[in-house]
Amino acid sequence: MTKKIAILTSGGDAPGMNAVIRGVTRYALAKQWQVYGIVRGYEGLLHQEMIPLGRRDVGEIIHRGGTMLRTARCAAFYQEEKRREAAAFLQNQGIEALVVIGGDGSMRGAQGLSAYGIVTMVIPGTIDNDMAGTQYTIGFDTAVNTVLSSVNKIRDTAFSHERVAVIEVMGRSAGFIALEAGMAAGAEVVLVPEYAVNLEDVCTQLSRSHEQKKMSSIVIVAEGASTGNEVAAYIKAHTSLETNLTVLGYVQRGGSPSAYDAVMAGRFAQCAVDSLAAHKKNCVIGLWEQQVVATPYEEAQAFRYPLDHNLYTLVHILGR
Ligand SMILES: Nc1ncnc2c1ncn2[C@@H]1O[C@H](COP(=O)(O)OP(=O)(O)O)[C@@H](O)[C@H]1O
Ligand SMILES: O=P(O)(O)OC[C@H]1O[C@](O)(COP(=O)(O)O)[C@@H](O)[C@@H]1O
Ligand SMILES: [Mg+2]
Repeated sequence: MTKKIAILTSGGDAPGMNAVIRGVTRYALAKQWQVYGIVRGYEGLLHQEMIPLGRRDVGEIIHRGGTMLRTARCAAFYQEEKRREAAAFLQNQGIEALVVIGGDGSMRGAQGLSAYGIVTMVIPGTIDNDMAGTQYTIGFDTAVNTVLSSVNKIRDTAFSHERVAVIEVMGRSAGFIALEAGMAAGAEVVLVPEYAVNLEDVCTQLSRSHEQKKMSSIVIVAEGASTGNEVAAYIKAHTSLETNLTVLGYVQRGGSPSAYDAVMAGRFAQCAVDSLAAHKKNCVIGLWEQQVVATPYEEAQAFRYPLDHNLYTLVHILGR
């Protein structure tokens, strides 16, 4: 029997989402399945916005940032009644499985939908790298490299003018982007939501380094730890160091996926479709100890990849 599946993207867009859409579509078509795209995430699902996807429909997108299917944050989907309606729509359309590309919130949405008998598979797509069941989410590598190249540019000015550059990066509840980019950029200070922020200590470290002839410094702040504004204002008020602020914002979410993201997109897509073919259901696809695996949502909760404490310590030792 032909399988009929649908794909949607949900939550914040991430580079590589298009490569996943292409991967799922073409790998499923190769199995003679029918593939549909749902536009605008769960919002579009509730509005029954569905389009057929053929091989050519997903051409020329592998290198494009954003998502051709558009994405949304959908408040209504938190309501049980709405998820029931969405499930009924998919069942009426003969959709046998829904592949959701998104972050941790989108996974909770998929889990909610599966309670109404819809088979779901989640492929991690978020720049934050903050999902249970995987050590990697599509978009993270690209975002880190975007932050790195921006910090390197800001460093030129910080060095030339002998300033402290405070740079706010994304990460509402996770410091992976801040830590990885901070390490790669040789930042002096990295502030993340996972560890307590002590601005007094930050000022002591920056002043001491300045006394030891370090004339410029980079401070990376994950938005979930504090705001760049607050950190820059505190440093200005409590040291004699000239300090300025850059909030990187949405540049971090855009752009072509890195080679790593585009390759992982294909591998995650393959695992999602193969898992459905093997009659698995309600799993998050993930990278765990170098293997691409499908883990049931409940089980995945026990596999939450923590921020690397050693890296957090190391970045501060090397930044002195
Ligand atoms: N607990 C939940 N129950 C149902 N739907 C949810 C839940 N959490 C999130 N969602 C749905 O997933 C969408 C995306 O979640 P969000 O956290 O914004 O992004 P991400 O998936 O990238 O983490 C939300 O707007 C909502 O529609
Ligand atoms: O401005 P927006 O689109 O509401 O979202 C900002 C948030 O989206 C992200 O880029 C990605 O978060 P999600 O994975 O939860 O979508 C966060 O780092 C950031 O806090
Ligand atoms: Mg999220």
